[in-house]
Amino acid sequence: MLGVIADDFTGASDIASFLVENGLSCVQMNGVPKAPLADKVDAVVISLKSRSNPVNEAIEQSLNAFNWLKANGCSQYYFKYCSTFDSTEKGNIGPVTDALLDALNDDFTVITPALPVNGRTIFNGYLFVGDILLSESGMRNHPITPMKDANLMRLMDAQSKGKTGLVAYSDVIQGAARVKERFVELKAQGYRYAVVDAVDNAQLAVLAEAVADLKLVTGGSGLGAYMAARLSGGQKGVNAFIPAKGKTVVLSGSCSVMTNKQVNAYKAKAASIYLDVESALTNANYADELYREVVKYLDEPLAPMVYATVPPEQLHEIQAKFGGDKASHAIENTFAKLAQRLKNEAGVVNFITAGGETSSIVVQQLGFTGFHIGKQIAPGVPWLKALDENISLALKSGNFGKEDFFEYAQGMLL
Ligand SMILES: Nc1ncnc2c1ncn2[C@@H]1O[C@H](COP(=O)(O)OP(=O)(O)OP(=O)(O)O)[C@@H](O)[C@H]1O
Ligand SMILES: O=C(O)[C@@H](O)C(=O)CO
Repeated sequence: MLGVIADDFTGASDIASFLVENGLSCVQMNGVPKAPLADKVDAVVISLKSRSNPVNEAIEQSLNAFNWLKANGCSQYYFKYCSTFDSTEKGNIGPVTDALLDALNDDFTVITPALPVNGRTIFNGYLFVGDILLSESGMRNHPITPMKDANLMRLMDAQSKGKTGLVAYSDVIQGAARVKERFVELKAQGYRYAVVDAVDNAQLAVLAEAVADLKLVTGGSGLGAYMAARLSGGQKGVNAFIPAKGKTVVLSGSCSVMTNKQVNAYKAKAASIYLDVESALTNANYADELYREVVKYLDEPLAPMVYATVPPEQLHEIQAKFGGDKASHAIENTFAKLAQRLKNEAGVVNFITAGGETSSIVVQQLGFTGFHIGKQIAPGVPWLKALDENISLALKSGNFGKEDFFEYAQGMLL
């Protein structure tokens, strides 16, 4: 069984959906489960909210997840982080990778954020978003983990205890045997991690074969998809469900370039309510006020949207005025309280959330133990159904989906 440790909830549903699409049975657990695994599955994805926590907390959460996966029969482990390598100079990708390698008594793994279907590619160890470097993309303005360098070796070296080498494109296209040779060479030269170039899916297919014997693999969901395809013998997922129509809300806390476009497109069509940071920071009843506003629109044809999403200039002003962390926490707490009332008192059954941190806090507050994985709305964004309740969610990563994502997701409901 493949055990995946994902550093946020949208990232978890991203990889889970690709595992299911590629023929594996899979459940997504919210945090480290308290009970043993109930169903026999090919893969378990544990969602953590560990991307932006202090390093020691991220390590502790990840090791707890690892221990649970090990106790429940996993034989290979995947550390899933963002396809845009969201992290700071302190971590958490490097320290968590190191802790997992140590727990496995191992000393080598790969670094593969590539997700070509969503425009994330790696060449000469540089990460691209579409046709520009990561550091020139909207990610340079990220509220929590601004990415100002695109060189994965440098990024990894700054936050980990070992050295990072490269398996270059010219080697990858020679096939899995050559990639494995490169692993041996890099290890002999004292490297602990290898960034592997992938400019399209063909390289991920090669790499999936080359990492088959590694105890720990790390990356985005792209490599996970090809590992699943290899494990399932090329089967395609069946029975991915689509949820039923019902009261729905859109909660958007991502400030990514794509989410800004999606929010603007949706504002023109549906009731939309701006979540104001100052009110979130100063007014203890703000979530209740938003709740009273949202419920007015729950029976409209398109779901109401509450959004904190702002363009980069406005985000910088807000952060300069209130402090980035304080603003983020106030917004996340407001979304969490609002989501809870919408579920418990207003009977909302479908939640569409945008942003990894935002989705994580909402899901944690709603308290589900885990999810079944449904049909993809966009690459990396599936519909999810709670294991223990009749509630469905779409947890959209910041930059995923097309401009009409919020409306399109609702259009799928049966
Ligand atoms: N108007 C705002 N002012 C300040 N901070 C904001 C504002 N709107 C959102 N934020 C904060 O920015 C952060 C956005 O992170 P989040 O992970 O939710 O989105 P994302 O990074 O775009 O998504 P992903 O991680 O899936 O790529 C959250 O902590 C959120 O609270
Ligand atoms: O890999 C990605 O880009 C996403 O799954 C993600 O992790 C966003 O939070």
